[in-house]
Amino acid sequence: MASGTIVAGIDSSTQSCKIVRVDAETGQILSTSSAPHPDSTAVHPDRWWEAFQAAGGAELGDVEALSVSAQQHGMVALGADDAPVFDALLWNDVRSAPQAQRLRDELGAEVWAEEIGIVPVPSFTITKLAWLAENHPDLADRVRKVMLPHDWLTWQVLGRRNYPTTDRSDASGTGYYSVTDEAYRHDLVEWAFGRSPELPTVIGPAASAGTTPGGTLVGAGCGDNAGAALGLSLRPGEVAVSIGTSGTVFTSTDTKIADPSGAIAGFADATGKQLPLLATINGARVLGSTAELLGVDLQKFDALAAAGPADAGGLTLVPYLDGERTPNLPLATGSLIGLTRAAMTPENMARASVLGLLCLLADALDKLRARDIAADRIVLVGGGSRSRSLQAAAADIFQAEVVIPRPGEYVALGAARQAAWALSGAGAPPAWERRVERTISPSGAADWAAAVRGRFSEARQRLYGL
Ligand SMILES: Nc1ncnc2c1ncn2[C@@H]1O[C@H](COP(=O)(O)OP(=O)(O)O)[C@@H](O)[C@H]1O
Ligand SMILES: O=C(CO)[C@@H](O)[C@H](O)COP(=O)(O)O
Repeated sequence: MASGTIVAGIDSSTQSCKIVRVDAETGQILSTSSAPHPDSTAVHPDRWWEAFQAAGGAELGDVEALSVSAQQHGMVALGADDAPVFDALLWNDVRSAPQAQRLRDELGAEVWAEEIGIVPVPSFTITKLAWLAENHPDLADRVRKVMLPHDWLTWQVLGRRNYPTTDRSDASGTGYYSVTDEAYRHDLVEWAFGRSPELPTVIGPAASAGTTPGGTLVGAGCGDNAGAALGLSLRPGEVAVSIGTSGTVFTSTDTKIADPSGAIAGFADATGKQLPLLATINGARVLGSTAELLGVDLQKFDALAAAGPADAGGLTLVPYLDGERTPNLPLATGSLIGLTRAAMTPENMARASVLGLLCLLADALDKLRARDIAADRIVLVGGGSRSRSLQAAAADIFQAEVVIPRPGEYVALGAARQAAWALSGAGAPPAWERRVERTISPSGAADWAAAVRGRFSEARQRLYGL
């Protein structure tokens, strides 16, 4: 790669669009910009394009290649005029819960896990198509193309001059792409949706989707979690825990995992390998909404969470605030348990929020470990991972060494790495060094952490029998 070559990576995530410009040779981030997305679980895709422009998407003239990564699963359903027939239903929109249950029951969880790699939950695109067909058959009749957020934005960046494309990482989260066969299951689309819309062509991890009208090479793009794995150069024995709007726990493996319980999604990654992943609907916003409740900003919230007793004075927050996916309880609500007059302090409340979120993620991590996946080191990323009190408690709650990479947009960085790979024509992505801020080991004397996890499991079982 010629020295001075610049590539860009885009992360069109749930809450915002982020763009990084990166030195293609070293992986050094040269600039980061962002613009917010609307706070809704159903969004018109034009809002993503506007945020991309507001984040400086039109000012990438010095960039030789770019790739788009985005929130997974969102249903972008376009009519004959290529306009959406309905707002894009996002991964955290749970209105398709009845359809998810029906699709799961009719085909059987074992068949889903073995043949497709995932078992339907409301996040997945196929359940959203089933919802549209059942609730708005007139609109479903108008659908000609179905794609995902990263496919749509990639197509938009290309000036819509090509047939839309996607990649295997994002296709593997639709429910109508078989990770086993590496091919679409058009029969499942027809079955769930009752119609056969066009689907984007799946291109290889290092392939080019085309060039922008200005001549910039555009990579295949990927789902955001696959983008983070690429941006972090995730190694064997490492598990990433991302705390964005969603919480995700994932790793990179050579062989696929079929989990009929549906907890572990057998996604593909953005390099040709597998990306077993567990996702929670509740992530960083658990902290943000508690801060709002307490009337403090995130810095003050963090100080409060660090100031009280390690076990939050006995308070347990089960943070299913927006429903939950892991465990699969789309209509659940959160619970605060253990209230006493003495325990009702802002410090305990803030700490319970941090611990509740960590316990939710630790439960997910345990499910990966139960499949013999080594999780000796946890790499913590996403906006919520900037919380110092969360960082400090994570190693004890996860019972693993926790690596805090230098602050950065790792999904966007992964997309940039993919763009550099596509530009280079090499057999593997460029070797970019991961920059680490600090590493935290379990304290070894954290009885409080075991007690907190025990209390959390007890509360979950008492509330939901799980
Ligand atoms: N220091 C912090 N403490 C707690 N939460 C934080 C902190 N910094 C950012 N966040 C939260 O992180 C979230 C954004 O993270 P991000 O990874 O960009 O999400 P997404 O990718 O889903 O859009 C917001 O909810 C924001 O409030
Ligand atoms: O649904 C999933 C993964 O299966 C989520 O991880 C989405 O991909 C959204 O990610 P963020 O915007 O929260 O990073």
